[in-house]
Amino acid sequence: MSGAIELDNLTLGYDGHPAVHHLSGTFSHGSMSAVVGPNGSGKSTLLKAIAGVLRPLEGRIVQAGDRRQAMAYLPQRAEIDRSFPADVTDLVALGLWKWRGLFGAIGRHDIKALEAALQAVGLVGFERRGIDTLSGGQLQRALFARVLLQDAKVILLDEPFTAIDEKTVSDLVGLVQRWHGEGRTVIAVLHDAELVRQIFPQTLLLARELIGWGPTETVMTRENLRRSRGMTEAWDEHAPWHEDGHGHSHEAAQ
Ligand SMILES: Nc1ncnc2c1ncn2[C@@H]1O[C@H](COP(=O)(O)OP(=O)(O)OP(=O)(O)O)[C@@H](O)[C@H]1O
Repeated sequence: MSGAIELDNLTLGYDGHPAVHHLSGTFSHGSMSAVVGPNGSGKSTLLKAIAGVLRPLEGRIVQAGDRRQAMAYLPQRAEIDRSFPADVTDLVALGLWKWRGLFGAIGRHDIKALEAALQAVGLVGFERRGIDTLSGGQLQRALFARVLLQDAKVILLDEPFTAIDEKTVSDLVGLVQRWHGEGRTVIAVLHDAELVRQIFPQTLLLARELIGWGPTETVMTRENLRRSRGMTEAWDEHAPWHEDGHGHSHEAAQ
């Protein structure tokens, strides 16, 4: 199935130094999984590898079908260059490039899809706003509209709900649930343990290696969370992560 992703003894890292060790397991087609763990435990590294922007040091990632067509990747917002002179329409229309090419003509059908995407994220009226003028929540809505346009079988989201207001979180959670309902495979890095328990049926708990992977209630146990903290603290003393999910900055304003 093209939406399934298998990790086969995967070791990931930078400049030859491993950051995440020996991951094996499968995200099944149509599953919706949270990737959780303390700061520095390797969550973003894993997502980058699945997205194909980081090459494994060892092992492999197996996905049937054409990966490029099949995947949408939303990096952490901090990685988006907001100084780039683009407006909301430019940013969202990038979701079409896999289908149209970077400078391909955008047809009437595409414009309709773009309008529908802006509508779905509540950004009608923001088409010509420069991305440097958007609040954090508005930017995240625009990035979700871009993912919508990509129409991908696999959707990778890196901390999609961190530091955005509650209304935006609830709207965007609705979109993620819609994608899940459409049979897409969703994998999201999250810091809010409560949200994970409420929304995500599957969880992968990382601490530089796999601590648990399976149904959320069997993985997010007190014992596993305690183990995961202990393991990353052994690597990095500055790795707080609390069961309430507020170890990471989680502001509620804009
Ligand atoms: N570009 C890079 N070059 C070198 N090391 C890196 C790079 N990116 C991440 N690392 C290291 O890899 C390890 C895992 O980092 P990663 O960003 O994947 O963790 P994370 O679980 O996503 O953390 P957080 O919750 O803080 O976002 C960390 O020790 C980090 O310092």
